[in-house]
Amino acid sequence: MGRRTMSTQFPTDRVIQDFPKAYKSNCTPYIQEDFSVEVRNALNLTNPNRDAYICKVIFVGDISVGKTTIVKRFCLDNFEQAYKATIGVDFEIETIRILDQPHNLQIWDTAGQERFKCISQAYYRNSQVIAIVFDMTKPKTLEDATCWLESALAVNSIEKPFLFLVGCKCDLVSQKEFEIMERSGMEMAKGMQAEYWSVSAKTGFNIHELFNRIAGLSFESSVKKSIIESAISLGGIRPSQISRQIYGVGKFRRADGKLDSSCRC
Ligand SMILES: Nc1nc2c(ncn2[C@@H]2O[C@H](COP(=O)(O)OP(=O)(O)OP(=O)(O)O)[C@@H](O)[C@H]2O)c(=O)[nH]1
Ligand SMILES: [Mg+2]
Repeated sequence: MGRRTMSTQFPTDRVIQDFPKAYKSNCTPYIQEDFSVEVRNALNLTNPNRDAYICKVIFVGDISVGKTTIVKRFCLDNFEQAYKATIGVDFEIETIRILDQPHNLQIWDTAGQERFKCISQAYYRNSQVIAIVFDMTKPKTLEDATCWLESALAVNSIEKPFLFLVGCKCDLVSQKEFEIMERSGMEMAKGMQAEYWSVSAKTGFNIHELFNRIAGLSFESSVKKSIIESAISLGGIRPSQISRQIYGVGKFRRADGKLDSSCRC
């Protein structure tokens, strides 16, 4: 079945007007709650026919945790029950309209198999978003998440990529197991300075919400970067001055609503 479209023929599920929320407000280092005034003002002055902003997103994690299935659920809205290992990397591109501007998500789905690691690592570079996936039915895949993060960061040239820790296959666990795994996932995410999500590629639970959140955060960051670049190209302004003014300082919000100042990002 085709996706719903607006009169412009753009699918309504690929349109974002409000800043997408985190899955749990106490488990994200990205505490911004709306598009910033600077970004909204800059977009008002932007040529409506400008090229799309581009964001590279990589999915990493152990073998068979659900990386490909998550990407396919979002891009093609289907679910493949049979397991087919990814060889090296696969690539999808999805355009999302955010505040009436096109934003392209380049989604790189990498192989979890050890023997393809050398090939897939070559594609980790310049990733604005790193999503580490684990299988909620297999605690070992959560333990391995830190290794995936390290290898993704080791070759990445982006200074502070957005980090997501994603627990997949939540449809396969009981309510009690879900709570235990989610708690462990959230603790791991806090240690990594990542945002936590539980999803199911089978039922579609939280799949669009996750990608919208990735798109919203990366769009805000790309527009801010272009504001800085154009200010620098106009001359007379030091990069550090501008970045202090328009980049907020990220902190974890604790369960009691207070900010945790021990976080570094
Ligand atoms: N029930 C259920 N099964 C899932 C879910 N996500 C993935 N699967 C199944 O898990 C298996 C592995 O999924 P893939 O997406 O191929 O795993 P992968 O992480 O891409 O694996 P590699 O490419 O080898 O790294 C497949 O049989 C999927 O159908 C989910 O949310 N729920
Ligand atoms: Mg795969």
